[in-house]
Amino acid sequence: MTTTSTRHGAASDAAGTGGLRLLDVSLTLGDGEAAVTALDHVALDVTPGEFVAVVGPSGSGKSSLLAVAGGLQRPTSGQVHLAGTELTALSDKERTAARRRHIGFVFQQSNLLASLTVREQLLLPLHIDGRLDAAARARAEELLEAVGLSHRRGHRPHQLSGGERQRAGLARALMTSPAVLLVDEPTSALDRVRSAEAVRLIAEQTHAHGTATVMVTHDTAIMDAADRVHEMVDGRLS
Ligand SMILES: Nc1ncnc2c1ncn2[C@@H]1O[C@H](COP(=O)(O)OP(=O)(O)OP(=O)(O)O)[C@@H](O)[C@H]1O
Repeated sequence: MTTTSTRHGAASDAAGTGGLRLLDVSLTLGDGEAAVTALDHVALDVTPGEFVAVVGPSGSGKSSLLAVAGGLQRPTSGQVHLAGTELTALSDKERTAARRRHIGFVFQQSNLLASLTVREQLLLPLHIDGRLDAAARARAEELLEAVGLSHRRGHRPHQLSGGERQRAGLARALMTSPAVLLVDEPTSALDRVRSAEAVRLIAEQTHAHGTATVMVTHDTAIMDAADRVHEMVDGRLS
C-alpha cells in the first residue's frame, strides 16, 4: 500500500482501457447560502485490476464521489469516463444502462430484496440478463462460501444479522464481475475478523477479474489491502 497524490495524465489511461477516470469533477449541492461544494475539482484514475481506498472525515465528500463515479449523480462540471465510455455525455436512460452493465455497488445498507433468499439475491441480476447458467450458479456458491454465508443461502434478509446482510450485498455485487466496483464502508456492521476477510475478498476479486475498485472508508485498519490510498478533505482529493 502507498499513499499518493492523484495521478493526472498517468501513463496508463483508465478511460482508454476500461477503468474509471474522473477529470476535474466538481459537485455543488443545495442552493444559495445553503450551497455546499461536495466535490472540488477532483481528478482520479483507477485502472483495471487496481484497488483504491479513499479515506476522509465525515462530510468530506466520499459518498458524493461514489455517487458521481457510479452515474447516480451528475457532476456540476467535469467528466466521468467508465469502461471506455464518457458517462457524463450520456442521456439519463443510457447512463442507467451503462451503470447496470458495468458497475457493482456495495452500499452500507445492503439494499437486499425482502422476498428473496440470499442465493436468489445473487442470481437475480444474471436471471434478468438471461445469463443464469451452470457457471453462474457455481460462482454464486463460491461467493457464498467466500463470505461465509453458505449455511444461510436459503435465508431471507429479515432472518439475517446486519453483518450477514452486508456480506450478502458484497457477494451480490461481485456476482457479475463488474468493470468498476464502488464500495461504501463495506465493514461498518462487521467485526474485525470479518472486516479483514471482506476487504481481502474485494482485493482478491479486483485483481483476479481486472476490476477498477474504489472503496471509501473511515477504517484505517482495512486500508492495508488497497493498492493506493487517497485522502478526501472538504471535497478535495489528495
Ligand atoms: N442534498 C444536499 N444538499 C446540500 N448539501 C449536501 C447534500 N448532501 C450532502 N451535502 C453536503 O455535502 C458534503 C459531502 O457529503 P458526503 O455525504 O459526500 O460526505 P461523506 O464524506 O460521505 O460523509 P460521511 O462519511 O458522513 O458519510 C457534506 O458537507 C454534506 O453536508
